[in-house]
Amino acid sequence: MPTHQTVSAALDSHRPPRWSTRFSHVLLGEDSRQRLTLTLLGLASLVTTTVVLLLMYAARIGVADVGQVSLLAGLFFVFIVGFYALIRSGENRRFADPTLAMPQTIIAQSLIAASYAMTGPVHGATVIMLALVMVFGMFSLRPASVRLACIYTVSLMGMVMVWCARHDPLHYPARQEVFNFALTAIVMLAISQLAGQLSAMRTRLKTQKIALEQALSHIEEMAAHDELTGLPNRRRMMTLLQEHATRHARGGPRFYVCIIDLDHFKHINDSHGHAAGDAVLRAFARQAQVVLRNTDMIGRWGGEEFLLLLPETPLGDPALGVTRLRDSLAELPASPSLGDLRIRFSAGFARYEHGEPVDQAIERADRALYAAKSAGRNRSVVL
Ligand SMILES: Nc1nc2c(ncn2[C@@H]2O[C@H](COP(=O)(O)OP(=O)(O)OP(=O)(O)O)[C@@H](O)[C@H]2O)c(=O)[nH]1
Repeated sequence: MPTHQTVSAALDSHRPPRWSTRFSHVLLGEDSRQRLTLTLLGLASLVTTTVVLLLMYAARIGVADVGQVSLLAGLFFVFIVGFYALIRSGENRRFADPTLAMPQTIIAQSLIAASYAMTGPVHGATVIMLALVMVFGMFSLRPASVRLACIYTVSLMGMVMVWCARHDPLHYPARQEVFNFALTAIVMLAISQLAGQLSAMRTRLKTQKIALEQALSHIEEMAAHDELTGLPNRRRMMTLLQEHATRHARGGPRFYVCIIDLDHFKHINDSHGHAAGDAVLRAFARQAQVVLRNTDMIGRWGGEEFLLLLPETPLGDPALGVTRLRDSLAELPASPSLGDLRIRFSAGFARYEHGEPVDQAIERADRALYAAKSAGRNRSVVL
């Protein structure tokens, strides 16, 4: 019975996307990496807007020249729109670092430094913006690049502060500038340090992710394979059978199901021990993989039983490969410790009939196997 969640999930998938989703797709595109890059640019534009507001305030109270403020606001606008166009058009992918984090950081810091010189009594607020830009950069830049950007910021701000203290000591008193410079340097130093730690954390997470992926693929391998023989296990064979049945229902090739059972295997176990029995199972699996066609799939069905999935061939006789396997095993000692003991087996074949459940074909193959055993073993029967 469908649950509430499955019904609502099915309804959701048929519902047209909400306007906000559509808008975000138009604005940021579909590619998740590009969306992330644009989101960071969006945050940078927030910083930019704040700085422009500060500039406008400085112009309004008469400490900044309106023309210069307009020019700087225009440059901020060109900076944001230019980078947006570069990223949204995909042109950023041509660069070694498609996030363009370094040029964005350098340009943003330069424009903020210029704003610092123009905002007179409210210039202190721009120092916070410098720190914010570096924090955004920290998520995309390597630690060395963060250090470089911090050195650039501190040097640039040092020069701007000296220039301001000389040309406008009223709004930029030397003592306050020394304090601002020390504050900028300390913040940049702290950000450099944090960037290193963040990068180490990212590397650790990446290593853990790779280890988890490897563990998962190992678990998947274990869940689909038989430990003793290395062949696909019953569950995997069942999946393959279902897949072939579905493919056949859609016009794919017909196939045969064959169940193989080693003859008198209990006797091998009883007279040579369980380990010898295991060695025989492994030898059989190895030889089957060597002799059968690549398109024939064999798996361990359980105990001393194996299941084969054989796509139908124009030759007609589905037992050809199995006969080849029987002949090769007759030539080959089962195991060095078992003298000249040979592996013998009985096999039952059933042709998969269009539209029937795979269990039905397996049941017929089982009956054919029973017939092969009853007829004296070491033979194949096709039903
Ligand atoms: N060594 C070993 N033995 C197994 C394993 N799985 C099942 N067996 C043994 O396989 C034997 C199967 O015995 P039976 O079902 O009587 O079949 P059989 O002796 O081959 O007789 P027929 O099939 O009639 O020829 C049992 O003794 C099981 O214990 C395994 O993984 N390793």
